[in-house]
This record gives sequence, C-alpha cells and structure tokens, in this order.
Amino acid sequence: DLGATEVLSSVVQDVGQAVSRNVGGAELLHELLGAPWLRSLLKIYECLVQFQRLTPSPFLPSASGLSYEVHTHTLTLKTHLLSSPHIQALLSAHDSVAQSDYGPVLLPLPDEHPEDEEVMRIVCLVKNNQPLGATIKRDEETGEIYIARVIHGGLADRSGLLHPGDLLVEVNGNPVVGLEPEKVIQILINSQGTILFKVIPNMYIKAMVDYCPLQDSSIPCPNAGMAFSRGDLLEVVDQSDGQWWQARKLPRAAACAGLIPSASTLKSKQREHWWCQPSQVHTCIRPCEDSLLSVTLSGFRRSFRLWRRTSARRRRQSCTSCSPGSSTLATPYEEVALYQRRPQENHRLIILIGASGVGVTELRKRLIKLNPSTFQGPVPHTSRPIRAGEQTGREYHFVTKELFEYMVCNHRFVEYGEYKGHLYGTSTDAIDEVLKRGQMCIIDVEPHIIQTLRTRKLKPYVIFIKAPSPESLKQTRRDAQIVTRYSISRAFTEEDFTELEEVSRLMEAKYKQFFDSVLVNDDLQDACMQLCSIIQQAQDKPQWLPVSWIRTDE
Ligand SMILES: Nc1ncnc2c1ncn2[C@@H]1O[C@H](COP(=O)(O)OP(=O)(O)OP(=O)(O)O)[C@@H](O)[C@H]1O
Repeated sequence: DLGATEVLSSVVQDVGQAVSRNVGGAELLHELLGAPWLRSLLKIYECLVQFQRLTPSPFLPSASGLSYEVHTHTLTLKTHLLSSPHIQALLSAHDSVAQSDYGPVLLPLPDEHPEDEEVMRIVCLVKNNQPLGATIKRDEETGEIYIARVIHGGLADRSGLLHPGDLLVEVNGNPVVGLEPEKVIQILINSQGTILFKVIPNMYIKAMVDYCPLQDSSIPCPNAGMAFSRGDLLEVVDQSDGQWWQARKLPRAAACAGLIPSASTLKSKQREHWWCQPSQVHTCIRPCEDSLLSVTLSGFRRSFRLWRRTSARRRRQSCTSCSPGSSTLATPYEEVALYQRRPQENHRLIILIGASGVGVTELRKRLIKLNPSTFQGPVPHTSRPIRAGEQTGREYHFVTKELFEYMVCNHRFVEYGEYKGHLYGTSTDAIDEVLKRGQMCIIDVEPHIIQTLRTRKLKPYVIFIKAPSPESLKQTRRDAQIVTRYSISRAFTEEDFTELEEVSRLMEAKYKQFFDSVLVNDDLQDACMQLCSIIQQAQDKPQWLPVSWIRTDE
C-alpha cells in the first residue's frame, strides 16, 4: 500500500512534467501540490490513520481517582506534583477521553422549520453558573425583542453566535415577540441545562451605490468609515444610530466593522447630490446615457437582434426628462438573505448580458446544444409571416399584428420592437413555459431590461459575459465573424476589438450591481464549461437574494 505522501510525490512528479510541456494551469497546481504545508498535513493525517488502526484503549478509565489514592497514601515530593492544577487538569482530560465523555450533548434541531428558515439562526448554549453576558431591549413600536449588548468575554460573546441587533424570536420554544423584557429574562433564569434561541440575525444588504468616506464631509470620523462599491455584500452589525450604521464586508475579511451611512442618510445624500448636478433635466436614465452602449444587441435570430439596435436608438431620442423620483435615485441598499432553491421550485431565470459581438449568442447556443433537455430559451413572438420550413412555436410564435399589439398593451412582453415593418418580442409567457417544464430558461437581453425581470417569481441570476483584452480577442476571434448593424457578416477588425472592450468595460461599470457572476469569454471551450458550472451553482447552491423575493410576508 502506498502512503498518501508517496502518492502526492508521484502526482507532483507528473504535474512537473506537465509544467515542462507548458500545459495551462499546471504551474499553479504544481506549486500547490508541492507546498510544505500540504506535506505536513498529509504526515499528520497518516499519523492519525495509523493511530486509529492501533485502536488504543485507556489503561485506566479514571486516572484522577488513582492520583487521589496515591496522594492520600504517600506523602512524598511526587504528591505535590500530582496535586498541581496542571496535572489535575491533564488527568481530568484523560478521563473524559477514556470515558468518551465529550458532552455537553446539545438538543436536536426542531423538526418543523418555519417558511423563512434561511434567515433564522438557531443557537444552542449550555447554561453554567455564568450569566449569559447579553442584554436585551424591546422595540416599543413593534414589541420585538433585540439583543442590545453582548458583554465582552461573556458566554454569548464566546459562543460567537449572538450579536447586538439580532432579533430574538424564541427562547426554549417560547415565542418572545411582544413580551416585556423582564418576562424574557425570567424564561432565561428558569431554563435549565441548555437554552435554545431562535434569532433572526443582523441585516445583510447589497450596496446599489458607491460610497467613499474620505469624500464625505458629513461622516463623524472618516478614518472609521468603510468604502464600498455597487454590488458589495455588507453585514450591518449595528443600527442603533439612525444616521450611521456599522457594517462588515462579506466574505468577512476584517473582524473590525466600519461606519457607513444609514439607508435614510444615503438617500438624502443622493437627493442633495442630484440637485447639485448641473442641467439635471437632461441627465437621462441609464440605457440612454451613452451612445456606445446603445449599439448593444443580442438575441438568437438575426432579425430579432437587429430590431434591438434600432429600438435602442429610438429610445435614446425619446428620453428627455427625469426627476429625482425616477430610477436615477435607486434604493441605496437592498436587503438580502441567503436562499436555497428547493427541488420542487422553478429554476431561477438565467440572464446573459454582454456587449454586442462578445459571444453571448454563441455561448447560449452552445449551452442549449450541450444539454437541450436541461437548458432552453424562450420562443420569441413575431408578426412577420411564416416562411417555408418554419413551424409556429419552434422558430417563433407567429401571430397577427393585432394580437401582438394587444399583448403589448397587456404588458406581456419583456422586450419587443419593430424591424423592417414586423414586430418581434420575448413574452413573459414564453419564459414561464420553459420554467414550468422544469427546464432552465436562458435568455439574453439588453442590460436595462434586467430591472423589469428582477421579480420574486423569476428570481433571475445575471451573468455578465465580459470581453477579454483586445490582444486576447485578436487571438481567439481570428476565424470569427461579426454581424454589423447593416446585417452583414464580416471578419472582426482591430477597431471592433477596441470598441468591444470599451463597451464591455462601460457596461460593467454601469450595471455591475445587478451582476451575480462575471465570465470572461476568452477561450470558447473554457467559457462554455465555466458557464455550465456557474449556472449549476446558481440553481443548487445558497445565494444572496433580495429578501422581498424570499419572505412570505412581502
Ligand atoms: N470565445 C470565442 N472565441 C472565438 N470566437 C468566438 C468566441 N465567442 C464568440 N465567438 C464568435 O464571435 C462572433 C460573435 O459572437 P456572437 O454572435 O455570439 O455575439 P453576440 O454577443 O451575440 O453579439 P450580437 O448580438 O451582435 O450577435 C461569432 O462568430 C462567434 O462564433
């Protein structure tokens, strides 16, 4: 039998050969497998396995009892040694292990989970002679009981599971909302052994705006401030001050929280900023702001993709005024919670976003071809006449112009437009059809459409397909063809690559708060594989979603 260390050595040797053959990623793997810490870990693992095989059993189940006997029968120097606290502690630990007494045994988790279990934390603490080390307070308006303070070094602090601001829902099965704090304290005092708390933890938010404390003259202490950008996930650990909250960034890198403006403070700052900007009447909502983005088009069928370009241009012309109540002043924070899709629920809608020519259509096509029973796109509607070889419900749903317009009036389209006198559009029903069949619906839309698709029903997962550097585009798109806005296919030019990278960069900067994942479309094969795994994770792994999409009461 080869030991794990020997297996590792032979793998390192093989990977070493791959490095010399310049195999992609081999160098990183070689470095990882050759790391001294990995070898040390494996050695420890081998020792433990060997130890387990020996199945050692204690010579005596109670060594501390024996030491007591020795102590009472002999009065030599050695007895001083035996009675020292360290040796006593060691013997006591020995006995615990010998008797397999690894307690305390915690209560089993309750069988009935509430609907909003993903935001609930169940904390089980073992009560000893110490106080809990936490204080509570009651919100007089709602009657809700919150953890007010956690005393440093106390039981609650050492557990690391209760934090100021946590909402207390139950103590040992007793609902506490609406109770007087004294009553809750009585329940705690009367509890014996273990105490089971149900708490709704601190608030988690996603930043929908950028913030830099060093540029904010109103912050009480700029050095204690925390900068964040759109899309960042933040854990709000203290909301006791109505104007300035304390928060930590997720994934939790720093233990220390920073000061951030509360939602209302940030909103009034946004409003002030908006009015200070010159000629606000002409600053328009996002999709109309720059001409580079307006040439974005995506979709499956060429005519369907081409109407988007013309419609984008028309939209730009028609947008003339905005007010601070419009989407320019978006909610600064979005409250989020972890969500795990249940098997019986519909799949989340997958939205691909990308600059025109970056490869959104190619990736979507490949994905569907790879596994058509799992991935599908919605069938678009059109008012153009059906052609030979076409079938309604396959290429398009062919409908009359009147019916199409009736559907428009009834807000049945996610997006629609006209190209060469015919109407084209993607309906919400077509998306529902795919989802109801239990398949994953993959669509690509212009970025401003994301907002309308962000609903509790669709729970969209947005993947931004990003352009690699112009050098890499040049290498990978040598044989590729771009469809121009005049519907002509031709090879990519240097200008196309520069423009593609620029549009991609602008698009990311503008919409990044809506992106759940960013995928660089460099090597096509790699990008396709990555896309598959991102989508699988989006459907099967817990994800941060707006609470309004999850909670049943909203
Ligand atoms: N990673 C890649 N490597 C090489 N060629 C690619 C890659 N991705 C896409 N292509 C090619 O680039 C061209 C443009 O891709 P595609 O049609 O998918 O772009 P798009 O983002 O859908 O833009 P549009 O909406 O303007 O059609 C196609 O010929 C496609 O095969």
